[in-house]
Amino acid sequence: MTSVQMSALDEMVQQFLEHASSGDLVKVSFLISHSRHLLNESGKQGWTALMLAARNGHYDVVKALLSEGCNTALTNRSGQTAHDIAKFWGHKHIANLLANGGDGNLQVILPNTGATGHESYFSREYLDRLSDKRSDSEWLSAKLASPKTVFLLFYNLDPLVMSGPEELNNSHPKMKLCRLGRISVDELMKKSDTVVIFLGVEKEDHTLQSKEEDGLTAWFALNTQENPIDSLVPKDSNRFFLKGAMPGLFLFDEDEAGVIAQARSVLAWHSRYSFCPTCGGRTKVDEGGYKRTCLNEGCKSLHGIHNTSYPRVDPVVIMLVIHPDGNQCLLGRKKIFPPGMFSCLAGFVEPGETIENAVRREVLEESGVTVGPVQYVSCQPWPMPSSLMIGCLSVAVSTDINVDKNEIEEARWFTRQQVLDAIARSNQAVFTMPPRQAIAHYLVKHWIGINANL
Ligand SMILES: NC(=O)C1=CN([C@@H]2O[C@H](COP(=O)(O)OP(=O)(O)OC[C@H]3O[C@@H](n4cnc5c(N)ncnc54)[C@H](OP(=O)(O)O)[C@@H]3O)[C@@H](O)[C@H]2O)C=CC1
Ligand SMILES: [Mg+2]
Ligand SMILES: [Mg+2]
Ligand SMILES: [Mg+2]
Ligand SMILES: [Zn+2]
Repeated sequence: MTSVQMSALDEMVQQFLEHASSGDLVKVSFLISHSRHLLNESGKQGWTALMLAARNGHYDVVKALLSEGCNTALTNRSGQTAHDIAKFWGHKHIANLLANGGDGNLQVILPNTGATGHESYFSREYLDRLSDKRSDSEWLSAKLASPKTVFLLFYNLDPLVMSGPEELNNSHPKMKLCRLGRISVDELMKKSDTVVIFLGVEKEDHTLQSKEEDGLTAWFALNTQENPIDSLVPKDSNRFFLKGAMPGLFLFDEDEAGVIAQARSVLAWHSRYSFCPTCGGRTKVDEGGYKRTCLNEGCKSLHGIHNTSYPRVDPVVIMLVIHPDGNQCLLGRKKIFPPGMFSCLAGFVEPGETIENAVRREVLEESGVTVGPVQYVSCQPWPMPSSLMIGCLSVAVSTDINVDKNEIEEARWFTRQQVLDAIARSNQAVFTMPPRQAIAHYLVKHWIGINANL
């Protein structure tokens, strides 16, 4: 090889390394397609193109170099591999990609969150549901008659509550469910349109069993269609029905929020399914309120598996879509949101659809953005009337926004800094976050908490 040829080669290597360092994917790919030997060439201090791209956070260049089969085990003069360098400079998504052998799957930029143990509002199981007792009519009758039993009252799905006098001047007063005794609801129990459901028993009472009684404090919930406030004894002017679901249902402590989620969802089902959905016939309430059995002997719902007889839960996917650069997320707003609030996109799962496909479909429908990998994070019961919010993180593979105006008013990419400002409610905030009780709030914070250097 002549000295002229040597310098031409050096120059090409130099250019290749510079393009990798500056993240010029087009030029890097072009040079590799002509001179594959460049892949593992190194320059100053033994730095290869892979190391330089990893150093400067150029995810797509790293991915391209890996897909061409470059050597990830090479080290520079300091003994560092590309993986060490990505890690050192905080490019976790690139470090993950290198650690996983660069299988090209964007999913590696999502952390392995699995079951995070996150407890969302509405999700706490304060009561033991004791589902085996639902068919024990003798036990249920004894509990319905017991003076220890707790009754919660709803009027058209609005819970009977009270708030302490100290809460009166508070813009978000803390609410407490009224725990009524049997005497208070005696008259209501006799009315034919009152629905009564068994919720469960207090967990801590398990240790207090005596011979005569099992010692368990049972809880029931009632829903009435006429305002029952005047028939309650004793009279108490501090009690009232908390109107409307939002924001009222966000004002409880976590224990009571969990009880409300269960009670309101089942009572809402009764209020919407008073007749048999299969034949339109009359039904009777069974299994402590967890079943409505059709009274028409010939009805198909009495044979085989018929979910029309049981309380419904509608799965809804809710997703934080992450920009391919890892540093922005997609949030949208519906017209009904308070001014300035943006939240995660969400939508009902359709029949015959996986969670992942529902995420991809809803995001595409509502925002025009195409989504690749999807990862489940956490879920939340949502008793308005009876959904299960399935919270996911997902990664976009396209970024142009084209909003479906029927569903949402606006969708935007927000930077990590803009999200941090919104969380901190700083003066610079360009939007407001959904309330902390909504899983959307958790998903956004979760994203901020992971991969801080993405
Ligand atoms: N916890 C949280 O952080 C959040 C919770 N949510 C909740 O998620 C739920 C779904 O979100 P949303 O964006 O409205 O869903 P979608 O994007 O699926 O849109 C809802 C519309 O789809 C139609 N639809 C399709 N299937 C159903 C179904 N099984 N039940 C009811 N409507 C259906 C309805 O249209 P039509 O009325 O014309 O029939 C409805 O208006 C809502 O209850 C919302 O309150 C949403 C965001 C945040
Ligand atoms: Mg939708
Ligand atoms: Mg939606
Ligand atoms: Mg939908
Ligand atoms: Zn029927």
